[in-house]
Amino acid sequence: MGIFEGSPLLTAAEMRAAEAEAIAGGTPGLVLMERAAQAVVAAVQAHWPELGPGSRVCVLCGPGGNGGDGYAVARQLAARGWTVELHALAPAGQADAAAQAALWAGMGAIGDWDGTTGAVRRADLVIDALFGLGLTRPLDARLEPVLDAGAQRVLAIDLPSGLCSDSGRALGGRCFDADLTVSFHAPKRGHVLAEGPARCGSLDIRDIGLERTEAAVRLTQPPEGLGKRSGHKYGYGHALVLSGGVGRGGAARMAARAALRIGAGLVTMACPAAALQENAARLDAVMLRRLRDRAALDEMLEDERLNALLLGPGLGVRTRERDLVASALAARRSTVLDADALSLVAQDSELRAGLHGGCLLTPHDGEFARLFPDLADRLKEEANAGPAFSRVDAAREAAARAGCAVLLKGPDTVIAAPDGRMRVNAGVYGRAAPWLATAGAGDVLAGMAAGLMARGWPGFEAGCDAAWLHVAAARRFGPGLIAEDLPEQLSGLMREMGL
Ligand SMILES: NC(=O)C1=CN([C@@H]2O[C@H](COP(=O)(O)OP(=O)(O)OC[C@H]3O[C@@H](n4cnc5c(N)ncnc54)[C@H](O)[C@@H]3O)[C@@H](O)[C@H]2O)[C@@H](O)CC1
Ligand SMILES: [K+]
Repeated sequence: MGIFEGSPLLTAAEMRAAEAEAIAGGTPGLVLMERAAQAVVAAVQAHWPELGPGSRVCVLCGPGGNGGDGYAVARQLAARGWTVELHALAPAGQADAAAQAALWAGMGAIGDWDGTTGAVRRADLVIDALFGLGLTRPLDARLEPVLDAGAQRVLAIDLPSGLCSDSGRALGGRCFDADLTVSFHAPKRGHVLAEGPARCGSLDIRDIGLERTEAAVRLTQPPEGLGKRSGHKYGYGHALVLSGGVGRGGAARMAARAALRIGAGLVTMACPAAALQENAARLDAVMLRRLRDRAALDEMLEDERLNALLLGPGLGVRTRERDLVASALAARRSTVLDADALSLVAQDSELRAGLHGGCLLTPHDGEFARLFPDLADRLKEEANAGPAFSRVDAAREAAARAGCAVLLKGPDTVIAAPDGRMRVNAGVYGRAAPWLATAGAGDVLAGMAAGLMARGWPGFEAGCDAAWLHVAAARRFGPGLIAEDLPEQLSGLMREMGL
């Protein structure tokens, strides 16, 4: 089972609630643990078919439920003819884990911790069953030599030990590096946020018979409602993209093209007089207008049909542009603020006060740090206690403060609405899109969002759908992607989506 689009992204607390519900419904914890171990063994067979009877596995067990899974896996692999060496960091404390340890003790030895490093080196496969959802503090020093022992293959049960389940941050900076992480029921936030994907290796989510749970945060999913019925171009909105001066129009042109490709009925770019010639030479379907100053924008925005605005890409950060942002905010249209517009808002309390519910802010980490320095500091500080402050927490708090949707960009893009709704667009694992690390990709994302907002999408939904399409477009193009390619993928992508 993979990582589903639209899937819930659970916290440790939400996963515990799902388990508790199953236990209350009559499925004992020990049965869930047995199913978890069966799932791990099935994943081993699927992932490493070259291993089997006679292969050497080293199972590292912690004191809690994660260790309990480990004892059960040891027993199941031994029964299949594997050579099992098991080492416990501490005796099993949790009741189900103690029961599993007792079952294992009937089959094999529980080694003490001193011999662990050699066993790790000898093994074809190391199973990290030290800590899962219950990790609350950094790994202790006894684990250092094991982390550095150079294991051949590492499978982490539930989470690589050291990784915070809710934030994807390594507590104290130390964590196992797994080749495969097998987790249960639904992905956890820590699997997709921050360091999670790099630490987990591949991720395999397996069913253990729990009911589907609701979660505060879900993954994005393919957009709905993108198709066009017959109708007039004005039925699909008119986006206005502001651009900067001479030689600075490329970012806005790409954004404008993305807005048009995603289906806005009309897109107009507005620039200073000196840049008209340059932009005119590069634009056809996107219309072009001269924009002198704030008064001119105020006047332009008297036309109510200009229903979505994008300011930021290549805009500039002088007084003129500051005043343009003020004019745009005063017009209270659907408005995407990106790049330079975010830098202007960060340093101007009046602009910040002008943010409203129709806005979508699309900062990368650097812009986010300028807008919300305290939240960025909390993400940067070493995490020493779980659950640690996460990018989800940071985006949620930012949206609440700004009173509008915030899209915090990254491989783990987080989109937050001021009312607390949250989505993560995870460009990781089977949706990895490393080619998006290219100049101008962010401008295109902002343009996609503005185009959707012209079509009537609210800021939060526009952020979610633009982020999903952005990754899908990048993956459709693949190696060699440059930002100009992204809008051009939308047509084929939408056709493949059945539109
Ligand atoms: N309820 C159940 O029966 C199920 C539990 N599951 C497994 O159980 C795990 C959760 O079990 P737990 O809640 O017991 O949590 P863990 O097994 O992750 O760890 C909890 C224990 O570790 C200690 N601890 C935390 N951080 C430590 C550190 N840095 N150094 C030393 N000790 C530390 C805690 O005091 C506690 O004793 C899941 O991750 C999953 O692997 C699965 O088997 C599914 C079913
Ligand atoms: K683990």
